[in-house]
Amino acid sequence: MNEPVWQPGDDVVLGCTGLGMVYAEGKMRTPVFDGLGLEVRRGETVAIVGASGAGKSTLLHLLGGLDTPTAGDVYVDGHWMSALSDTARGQLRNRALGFVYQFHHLLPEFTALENVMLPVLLGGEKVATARDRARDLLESVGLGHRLEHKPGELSGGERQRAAVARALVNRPACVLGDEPTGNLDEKTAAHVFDQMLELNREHRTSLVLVTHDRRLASRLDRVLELHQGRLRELVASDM
Ligand SMILES: Nc1ncnc2c1ncn2[C@@H]1O[C@H](COP(=O)(O)OP(=O)(O)OP(=O)(O)O)[C@@H](O)[C@H]1O
Repeated sequence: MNEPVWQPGDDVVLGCTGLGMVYAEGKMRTPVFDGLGLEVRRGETVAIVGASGAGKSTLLHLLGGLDTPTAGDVYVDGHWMSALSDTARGQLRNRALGFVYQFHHLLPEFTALENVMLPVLLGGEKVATARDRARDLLESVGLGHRLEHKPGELSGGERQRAAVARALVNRPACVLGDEPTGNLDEKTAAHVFDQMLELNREHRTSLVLVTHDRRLASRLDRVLELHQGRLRELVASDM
C-alpha cells in the first residue's frame, strides 16, 4: 500500500486524501469522483452541497467508514481507515463518529432513553454511565419528559432530536449528518438544526453535513460544493 501523501495536522479530526469511488455492478461502472481531499478541524462545521447525484451521500458514507473507497484513504481521529481491521474500524466509528440521517433509524422496540444508551453500552461502559449520559443529552435536546417513550410515540421532530442525542452520546470527534432535518417541516427543521449546532459548539464536536438547503449550509463555518467529481469551497457571494 502506498503511504498517503497528505499528513493531517494535530487538530484535524476527519479527512481524506486522493479519495475516489467507482461503483461496479457486473459490467456497469459508475465513477462518482476521484482525487478528493478534505480536512475537518476540531470543532469546525462543514456543509457539503451539490446537485442530486453529485456524490454527496457517497462521500459521507466513505468518510464514515460505511463503505470502502476505490482509491485514496480516510483519516478519522488519528487513524487511517485502510490500516484497520473491520472490527477496529467498527470500534473507531462507534467511538469517534456520530451519525444522523434524514430518517431517525431509532430502534422501534426501545425507549428514547434506551436508544440513546445503546452506543455507550456498545462502547463497553457501565449501564449506570450510559443511563446518566443518555438522560443528560435527552434533557439538553428538550426530551427530558419523553425518556420512556418509544419512537412510535414521539413526533417527527422529537425523533430527530433523539437521533441527535444518540449521535453525540459517545462524545464523538465529528458528527456526520445526511439531510438530518430534510424530513421535517421548516419550523421544526430550524429548531432541530439550532439544537444540533448548539450542542456541537458546546461539546466542540466537528460537523460534516450534507444538505440541499443553502440557507442552513450558510450557517456553518465552511460550505463545499461537490460538482463534477470535485470539491469547491463556496464563498458568501456564491450562496
Ligand atoms: N450502490 C450504487 N451502485 C451504483 N451506483 C450508485 C450506487 N449508489 C449511488 N450510485 C450512483 O452514484 C452517484 C452519486 O450518488 P449519491 O447518492 O452519492 O448522490 P447524492 O449527491 O447524495 O444525491 P442526492 O442529493 O440525490 O441524494 C449517483 O449517480 C448514483 O446513481
